[in-house]
Amino acid sequence: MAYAGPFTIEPAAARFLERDAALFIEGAFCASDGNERLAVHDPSTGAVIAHVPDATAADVDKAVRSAHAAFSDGRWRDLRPADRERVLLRLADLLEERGEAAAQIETLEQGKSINLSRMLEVGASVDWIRYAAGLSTKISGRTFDLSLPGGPAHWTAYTRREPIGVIGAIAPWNFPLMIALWKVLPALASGCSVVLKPSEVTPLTALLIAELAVEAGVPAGVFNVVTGGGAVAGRALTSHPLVAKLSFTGSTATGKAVGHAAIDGMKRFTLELGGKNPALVLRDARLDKVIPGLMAGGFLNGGQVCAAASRIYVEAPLYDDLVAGLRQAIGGVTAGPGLDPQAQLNPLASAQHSMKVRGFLDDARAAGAQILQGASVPDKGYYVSPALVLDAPEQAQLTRSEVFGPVLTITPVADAEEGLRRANDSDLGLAASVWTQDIDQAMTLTRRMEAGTVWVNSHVFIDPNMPFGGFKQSGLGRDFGSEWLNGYTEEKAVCIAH
Ligand SMILES: NC(=O)C1=CN([C@@H]2O[C@H](COP(=O)(O)OP(=O)(O)OC[C@H]3O[C@@H](n4cnc5c(N)ncnc54)[C@H](O)[C@@H]3O)[C@@H](O)[C@H]2O)C=CC1
Ligand SMILES: O=C(O)/C=C/C=C(\O)C(=O)O
Repeated sequence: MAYAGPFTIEPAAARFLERDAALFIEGAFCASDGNERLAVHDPSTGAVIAHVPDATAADVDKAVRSAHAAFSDGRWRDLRPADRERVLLRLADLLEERGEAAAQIETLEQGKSINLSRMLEVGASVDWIRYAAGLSTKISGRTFDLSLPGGPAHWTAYTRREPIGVIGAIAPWNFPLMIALWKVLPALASGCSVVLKPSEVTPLTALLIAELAVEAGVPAGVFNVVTGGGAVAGRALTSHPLVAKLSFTGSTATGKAVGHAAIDGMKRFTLELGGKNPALVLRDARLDKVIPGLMAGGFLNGGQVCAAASRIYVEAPLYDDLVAGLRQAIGGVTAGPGLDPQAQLNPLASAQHSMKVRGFLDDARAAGAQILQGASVPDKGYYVSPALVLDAPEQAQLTRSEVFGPVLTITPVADAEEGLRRANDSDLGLAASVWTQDIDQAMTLTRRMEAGTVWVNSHVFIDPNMPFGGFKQSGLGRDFGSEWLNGYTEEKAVCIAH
């Protein structure tokens, strides 16, 4: 397919879209075993910009076997750690060099602002690759003194951390490039092999990573990509006996299915799932910080962020001013395609998702909520105007479920205690924020918030050096930080009598 939209794109991005996309197995692009193909849409127009294979179970089997053979013969895991590090650093350099084309492809398939694609999908990903590259050379075990009776006088016991094996990585469509890398990087840094299944909505940049990985020196078979849907390709990956660990980001419902499949096969698993993240604003908070902070926290990437602010609880004296400030801010946003760098509000990733978000708003309106919507949006494309929802009934679907769109509910509370109780009244517990100038209040509330990450006076900042993951139904396991590779390695105890 050729890109036929109104923007000028990099020749490398145009060439990427023009060629016939294929699966990536054993270090090369290859055809699918079946004939089904999936269309990839530009969310700003709905136009089809590419097709990818809808992988069959046989395709997935081929990819897993390739990854397993590469793992078994040690072509990657037995490299010196410093050599794995060097390859990953080269991958970072390549992504940086081709960054503009990568950012444009990401914006074209996902809809997000080109500025965000440059800053996060490419810029932050480059930092994430360099961080993970450094971990390759930091893998270490522990030593122990033993007191076993009846043995020799001396024992030496230590642990080694060894790569788990083939990682089945299942990625979502909100940050297709960055979140795919959050799975691929710890796998490669620790010496594992990978089969990555990107979301069927946004499969293109995974194929771009594969291309760059080969150029960087990742050996054939170590990194494979199968494009396709969850029902066939996803299930085939989660049930494959040669896959040792599943790493999944997406909805809580699918995450549970992936977890069940993992337990059935006794695979290791990491699940990074949904959020319904509260922001608790105390009466002493500075509105000049809160308003831009919650605009970013709630509307970054159109709210399609698992850690996005979603429910604002504000102490009553500040309620009117906060509503007025946010209302003015959403009214000033201009909507347009992601490739227009001036457009601050971009389409959501798919027609299906934009209808789902509009459905949440319609239900809440019918249940008596007052909905203040911002800028008008183009007729064509998957746009949803940013919304501030007042008086949302506590049991409404919009109040309790992950919306994953540009929607903030805002509710006055009598005091911090009521705010905390309502903030914690959710099955989900991914992230939260507290807004106050009072350090004592901040410290107390951060301890009592039921969430994997709590920000004070900011929301939605994620860093490679800070562990990330969910409490409650928001997932299992942690990504990032110095212990990131623990999720991709097994700890083996060695005990020597001498
Ligand atoms: N935590 C996060 O970052 C994300 C959360 N979501 C939430 O999930 C909701 C639904 O979005 P979906 O795209 O339908 O999410 P999903 O969780 O179904 O899809 C995520 C990935 O899982 C795959 N998948 C689906 N069913 C599978 C199965 N049975 N076995 C293995 N893989 C499977 C999909 O192909 C995709 O690659 C969104 O409205 C949003 O609330 C969606 C994307 C990212
Ligand atoms: O703020 C960011 O860097 C984006 C984070 C996105 C997620 O963690 C997610 O949606 O999974």
